[in-house]
Amino acid sequence: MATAALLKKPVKLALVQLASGSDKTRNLTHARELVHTAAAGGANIVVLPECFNSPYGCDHFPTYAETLLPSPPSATQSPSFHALAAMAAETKTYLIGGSIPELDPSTKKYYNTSLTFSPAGKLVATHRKVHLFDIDIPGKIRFQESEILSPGNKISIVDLPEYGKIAVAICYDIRFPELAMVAARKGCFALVYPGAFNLTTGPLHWKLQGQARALDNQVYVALCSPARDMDAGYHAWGHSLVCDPMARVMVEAGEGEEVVYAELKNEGIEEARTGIPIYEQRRFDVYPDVSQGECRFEDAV
Ligand SMILES: NC(=O)CCC(=O)C(=O)O
Repeated sequence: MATAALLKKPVKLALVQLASGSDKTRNLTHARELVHTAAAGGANIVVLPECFNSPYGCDHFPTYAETLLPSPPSATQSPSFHALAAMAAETKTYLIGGSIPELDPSTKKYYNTSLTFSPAGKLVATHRKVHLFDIDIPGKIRFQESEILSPGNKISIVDLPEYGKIAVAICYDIRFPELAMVAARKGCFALVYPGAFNLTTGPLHWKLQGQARALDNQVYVALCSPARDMDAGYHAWGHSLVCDPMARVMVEAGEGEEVVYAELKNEGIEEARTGIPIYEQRRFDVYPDVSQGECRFEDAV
């Protein structure tokens, strides 16, 4: 049986594997240059990496945090918000603005937050990282985002009227298949994760996680990393990639700064879902449908 068109027309996605440093103003200027490059390359949706405006690390979150509420914040409170809105409007693209450290002034809590803007430069979604990156692999890596950050508590599904729905989540969120499953069963054609895996878990799990979420859900999955910088405190894996709904890797960046593109089509979803019709074969009489349970979704902004 043919699948209803989740993706209304082909869309070109660009992942900007950005090299950021410690100078926020420079990071924003440089991001703008590469968002323009991506748009000139034909992209309709452009994605930036996790913490694209700052170095990634618990010590840095408070220094770089911006106030995003009330919306729209002033240019002084959130230069990144205004820079992203302008980049989207200038390039007439949907811009998934990676993530930035956020300070909620009313609660004094910090979040790792992704902002998505429409081609008119209007904020259309805010995702606060739900699953904080707390791991400890002896002799390899210890990272405890929860020492500084608070978790978000919503699944973020964004309606792009010309194309269809996508889900936006951040990095470690990809390790939780339930979030992806709910988003896919709510009709998303793509799951987009700005992320920053590292040199321990990157080679083990980055591509595997992307392919796994694509395979389980028969949707497109995009992961956008910062470029690797061996002089930084955190060494990002790079390898930004897009998987198709058959879990094939369509495109994969290397380690350095790069913009990669993929054309997403509804036929890709149909190919997977008609050939391997798991959407009609699930046995909700045997196990529950997690997408029908109580979930928290982002309120419209
Ligand atoms: N920024 C992150 O959430 C990193 C996640 C990561 O590296 C992982 O292995 O998961």
